[in-house]
Amino acid sequence: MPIKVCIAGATGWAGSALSKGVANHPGFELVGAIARKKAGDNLAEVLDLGPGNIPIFADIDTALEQLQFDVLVEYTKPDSAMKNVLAALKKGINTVIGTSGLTEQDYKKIEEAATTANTSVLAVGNFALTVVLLQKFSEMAAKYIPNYELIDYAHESKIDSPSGTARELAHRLSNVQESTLFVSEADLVGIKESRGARLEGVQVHSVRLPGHVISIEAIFGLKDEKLTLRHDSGASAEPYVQGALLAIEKVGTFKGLQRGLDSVMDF
Ligand SMILES: NC(=O)C1=CN([C@@H]2O[C@H](COP(=O)(O)OP(=O)(O)OC[C@H]3O[C@@H](n4cnc5c(N)ncnc54)[C@H](O)[C@@H]3O)[C@@H](O)[C@H]2O)C=CC1
Ligand SMILES: O=C(O)C1=N[C@H](C(=O)O)C[C@H](O)C1
Repeated sequence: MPIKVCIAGATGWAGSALSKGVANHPGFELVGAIARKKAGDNLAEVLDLGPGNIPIFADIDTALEQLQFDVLVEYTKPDSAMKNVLAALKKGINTVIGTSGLTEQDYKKIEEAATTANTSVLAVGNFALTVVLLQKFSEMAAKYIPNYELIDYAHESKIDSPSGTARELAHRLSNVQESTLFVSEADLVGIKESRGARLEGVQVHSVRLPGHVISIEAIFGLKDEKLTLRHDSGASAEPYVQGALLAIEKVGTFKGLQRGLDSVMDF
């Protein structure tokens, strides 16, 4: 039996690349989508996915009323993501979250909802394999070097800051050890914002500029030596497709909330 998938944000930049991946996957059936502007249309026609009808709904409530599916993929915006995810979990539907901008508090709520409904959520700040590797290398480095900061770069129109990639990395590294603050905020002379934000005990800086796609740097320093781990995405959404397909396949294999694609990979 194929896994029936509904994608929220299916007509967006990331969602449309994933829709093609799901539609071409032998183990999945793309049965519906949620997207406000194209609501009422057929996603198969909108994205040229071949014959068949893949209804697009305006909102999660209508999709849940009119459609049977096993997995919701959330790929919209932080403000709509929580509503979509909580509604799906309440109905017992496993959920993959790609949307960035969700806070630690949001994840606490999501975890509670998933546990209560005995469902599963796989939240992935960045589905690209090379980012998963950067996370792993950074965790190795943070074990030995507590002196580190994160820099997240993105295009000028990215609304969420820090990026989902930076948030997930900060969360993971803080579980290894928090980053050293050599001069405390109280002792700092000048403009405290210039030192970036403290996120779960990790110093994070976000740059938003034209000409930039998405990059993340984890920079580590010791006396007279430094280490930079940097990942750069290209311009297309292709790097996120394979990882998201793996997440859809694996989300039903556990209960509760798991964060990071590596949690369902073999390392
Ligand atoms: N985890 C990962 O690897 C990746 C995460 N992202 C994140 O995914 C999210 C989407 O990114 P993009 O595709 O670039 O955005 P986009 O703006 O191109 O697409 C967003 C889609 O969501 C829909 N949408 C927005 N609000 C909605 C609502 N209230 N109800 C129904 N549909 C709604 C829009 O119509 C659109 O189809 C962002 O948070 C982005 O940071 C993007 C790429 C990879
Ligand atoms: O907004 C984007 O484009 C992306 N957002 C995600 C993030 O916030 O990290 C992941 C990916 O890098 C693309």
